[in-house]
Amino acid sequence: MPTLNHYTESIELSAEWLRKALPLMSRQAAALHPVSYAVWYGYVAQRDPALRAAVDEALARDGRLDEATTLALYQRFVAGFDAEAARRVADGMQHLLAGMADTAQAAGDSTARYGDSLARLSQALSTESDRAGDAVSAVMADTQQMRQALQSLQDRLAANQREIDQLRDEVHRARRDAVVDPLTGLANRRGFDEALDQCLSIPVDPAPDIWLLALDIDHFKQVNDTWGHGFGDQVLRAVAQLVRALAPPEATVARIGGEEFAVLLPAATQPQALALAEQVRQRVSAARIKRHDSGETLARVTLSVGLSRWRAGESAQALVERADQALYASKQGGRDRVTELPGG
Ligand SMILES: Nc1nc2c(ncn2[C@@H]2O[C@H](COP(=O)(O)OP(=O)(O)OP(=O)(O)O)[C@@H](O)[C@H]2O)c(=O)[nH]1
Repeated sequence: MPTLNHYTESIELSAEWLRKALPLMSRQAAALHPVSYAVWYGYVAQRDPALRAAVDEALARDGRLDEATTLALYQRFVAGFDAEAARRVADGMQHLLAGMADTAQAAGDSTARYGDSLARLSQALSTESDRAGDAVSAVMADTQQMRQALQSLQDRLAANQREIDQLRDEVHRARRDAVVDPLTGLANRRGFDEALDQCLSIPVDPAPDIWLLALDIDHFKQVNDTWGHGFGDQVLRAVAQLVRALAPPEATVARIGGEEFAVLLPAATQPQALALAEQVRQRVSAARIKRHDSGETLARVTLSVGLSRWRAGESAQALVERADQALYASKQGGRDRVTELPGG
């Protein structure tokens, strides 16, 4: 996943990418801001074949890249965040600091005990020999200084520990943000990919049936064109809520593209998966979404759904592709329908 420190091109080469990217950028519907430049820079520099393929696909589909698609591509391919590595570093630092704090505490404790014994000794000696008493007092003064130094070390360590705790919280938040779609609160494409990989990699005996539902709002472009992008977003949120409410708690529900959703059922029978797909389709088509601003009612939004069952040994990509094929068949068949290809 590319991150800033992966941009290692020379000034000449990056200037070359700039010359290539600018004309491409200016042909798009998205504004010419750093986000769109990052996407097009990645495209012309051929940094990531998946980014290139996704841009080509979006261009073939929509003709131009709009704001939403550009942002989605940026989030998916450019704004990579190696959260796992960051978490490991934060955890490691915390472990180290906790160890140092313990050591300082222990040293402080033994110094304190040593100081107390000296005080008692000084008391005992002072009655017998002034010289011995003086020597012990000098050692006690040094001990006192050492105690103060250790105390300030402990204070500094405690402050560092608090800072590390804060950093760790930030890393956790960033990690969460990296897998959540901000518009709907559902998992995003990355969160979905992670959940799917995890689901397929955990060996369970006997293996449960894993089902994937691919859902796509029909003629969503018209919704945007007719009612505006803001209302389009409202529709996306409403559909997301409905799907999440109907899916079982163990399902991963994700928004994996503009108006595309996915439901991963980690253990379901064929009738359960089909019933869920049908129920979602019917409830969406029966729903009437009101515009927040005017209270006007939108006539109708429908969903096309494709269904696929994981075949043992099959890759995540193959499973997703079969769900997409089934979804495509639903679109071809007239939309507002559920399709399960023969053989799941
Ligand atoms: N409001 C809004 N629109 C988005 C977002 N992401 C993508 N879109 C729009 O979704 C639309 C998708 O349109 P198409 O892929 O042509 O598909 P469609 O119009 O739904 O047609 P079919 O899928 O064939 O039924 C495009 O107009 C995108 O601009 C988003 O986050 N918010």
